[in-house]
Amino acid sequence: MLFIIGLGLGDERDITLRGLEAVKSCEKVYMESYTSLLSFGLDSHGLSNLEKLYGKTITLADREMVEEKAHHILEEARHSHVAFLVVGDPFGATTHTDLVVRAKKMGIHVQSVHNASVMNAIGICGLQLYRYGETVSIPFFTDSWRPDSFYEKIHSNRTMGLHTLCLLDIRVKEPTLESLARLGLVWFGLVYSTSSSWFYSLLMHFFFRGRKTYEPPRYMTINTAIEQLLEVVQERQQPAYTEDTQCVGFARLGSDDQMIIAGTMKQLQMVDFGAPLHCLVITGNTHPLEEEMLEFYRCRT
Ligand SMILES: C[S@@+](CC[C@H](N)C(=O)[O-])C[C@H]1O[C@@H](n2cnc3c(N)ncnc32)[C@H](O)[C@@H]1O
Repeated sequence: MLFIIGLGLGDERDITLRGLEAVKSCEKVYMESYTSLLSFGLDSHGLSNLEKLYGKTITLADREMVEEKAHHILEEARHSHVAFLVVGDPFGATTHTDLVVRAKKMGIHVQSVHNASVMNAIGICGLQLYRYGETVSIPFFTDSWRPDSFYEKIHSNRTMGLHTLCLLDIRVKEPTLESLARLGLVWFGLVYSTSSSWFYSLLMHFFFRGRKTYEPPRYMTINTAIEQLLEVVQERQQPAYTEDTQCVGFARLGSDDQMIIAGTMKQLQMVDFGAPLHCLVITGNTHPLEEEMLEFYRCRT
């Protein structure tokens, strides 16, 4: 049996009673560490807090592990109870649906335990959840890669008067350019080697695999997101939004030190929202009651 269990947004105490019971019944517990993180996940004691409360050893499952070793996790779930913990709600990110589909295709029984998600916690600012359009993801721009497909979605939402939730990029365990280059060289060796050097190339491949190095984790801030959003509208006629468009910035939702500030893009760009995670809402048309609630969070600078 595979239990896919939402942990909520705050800390280890946000698991539901049903979730806790499920974790305690499992022989193996994995926790995904790439689509989100708990506020205390930044601290090296974070995992042990979870382990203490749940009374289980937890194996961190990064993207590489879930993509490359999902079969192994699922094979374990065929014969025993396995928990897969997800920060927020298991279905608050598209990634975990794939694991569920694979499990069901293998005939493994799947049980989901829901919890609070960023998708509903943003309701705290007073913008009505049923007045949102399509959610967008904003990726980090690089010198050569500046994808702006989120713009059309925001445009379409705002044309319909709907709010837009912008989820901000998380980069964890990104291989360094150096290790990518090494890997490329090894593959080049594998493909072009003669039969006599084939075994040598294979050895090299495994040698370098063990020494893959990673960039430090990066979490997009609201400030960077706004900078990129404004860059994308620079050349557009009748842009979907401007620096004077009303937004709401959220940091560490669900934690004791969560921050929620409403203001124009220009105003929010000047705010220091502190530690991750951050997300941003671009408002559509607002109802007077929504405006009344936003007043409690208004930026005073
Ligand atoms: C793919 S979503 C993960 C959703 C998660 N499974 C859930 O249900 O909440 C990750 C993005 O949501 C936003 N996010 C997640 N948790 C957040 C929090 N506590 N406060 C602010 N933004 C958050 C960030 O922009 C982050 O990059």
